[in-house]
Amino acid sequence: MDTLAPGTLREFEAAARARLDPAHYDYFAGGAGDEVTLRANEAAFERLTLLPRVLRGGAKLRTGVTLLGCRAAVPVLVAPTAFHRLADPEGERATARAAAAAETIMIVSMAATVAVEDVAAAAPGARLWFQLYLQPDMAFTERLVRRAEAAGCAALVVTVDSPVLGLRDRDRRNGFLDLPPGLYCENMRDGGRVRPVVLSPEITWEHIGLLREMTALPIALKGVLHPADARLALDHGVAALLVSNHGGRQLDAVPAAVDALPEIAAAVGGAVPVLLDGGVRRGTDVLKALALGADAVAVGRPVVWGLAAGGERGAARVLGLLREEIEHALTLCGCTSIHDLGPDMVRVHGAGPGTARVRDPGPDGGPGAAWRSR
Ligand SMILES: Cc1cc2nc3c(=O)[nH]c(=O)nc-3n(C[C@H](O)[C@H](O)[C@H](O)COP(=O)(O)O)c2cc1C
Ligand SMILES: CC(C)CC(=O)C(=O)O
Repeated sequence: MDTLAPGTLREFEAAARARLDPAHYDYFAGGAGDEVTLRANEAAFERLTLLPRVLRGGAKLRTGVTLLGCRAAVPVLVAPTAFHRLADPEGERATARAAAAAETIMIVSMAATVAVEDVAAAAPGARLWFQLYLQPDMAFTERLVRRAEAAGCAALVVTVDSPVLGLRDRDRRNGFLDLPPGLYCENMRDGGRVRPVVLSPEITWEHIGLLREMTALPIALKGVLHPADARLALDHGVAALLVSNHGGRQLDAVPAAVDALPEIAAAVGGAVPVLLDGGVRRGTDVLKALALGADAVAVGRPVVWGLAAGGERGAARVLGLLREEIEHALTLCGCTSIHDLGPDMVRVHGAGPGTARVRDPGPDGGPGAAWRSR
């Protein structure tokens, strides 16, 4: 990164795009089907407005949050994303160091290209959670859980929105079906071979029960959109929920994550922490999600863009930018703490003329060029 380094998350995407193999860029950027949900995640934040309070004083800001016993200095976690070595040779090691520098939690993907033990070793002091696709072979799932525990992961995040893979048209067109030679899902090594990641429609609530018996780690469910499932999760002893549509990569046509949030938060009623991911690109988006009931958010693609644009420093800068933007927006909202935010401070505003942001499909993609307002 140089003096013209990206100064916004969107500029990071443009910088990453210029560096990445186009098929890999598409894998990271793309969504399922017609990408309606992918676009909706960001558009929904734009339709929400913040109603600031004034004259409330207070200069010292409090942005920290404790989730499942882990302290994060900012209410922004690193969402689990696969294949970081496609973006940077250090891969998930670099991401973990960036998360540690930002004093936040990284959710390590089961489909990481660096083994969870090596991720932990590369970033002493990092706060790691481990994301799991429950494998139908529960004996193998248990071996994975033991590895995550031994590596120091403090929670398991079970992704439940993927009984099969979403229809990823970009990947199909690009013929991107597998990792290039030399890169592997290192957490899937087992007895001298690398197992494929199995996404199984046969997983049920019973498996969540089995997992709870298997481990003392708190279990979060990622990808819950229906309030009835939020209530079932509580019945099954789940310790946190992550409202997510997988960044628009699984079932297209589901609601934007932030639009699904209020109903889930109401169903949970404060019983467990509620997190959200999908479309968070600005500090103001974080404030909107917190005001609507999230305890914290997670970011997926922006961290990958940081990694691709500038390795560990790039990923750290993305997290640092979000922190600066959160602090700035909190101050402008008349808040000294993220806990001062509430639903009274958010309004839904129709996306009328002059407010919509459109993606520039042009090939130049220089920083700042990829997004423009009209
Ligand atoms: C390239 C990529 C890979 C992903 N891999 C995983 C994964 O391995 N496990 C998982 O639970 N979610 C995965 N996700 C979903 C993210 O955890 C998260 O839900 C999503 O990226 C949030 O949306 P955002 O990218 O707009 O922040 C992936 C997302 C992307 C973009
Ligand atoms: C290996 C994949 C299943 C990772 C993933 O969740 C994704 O690409 O969205």
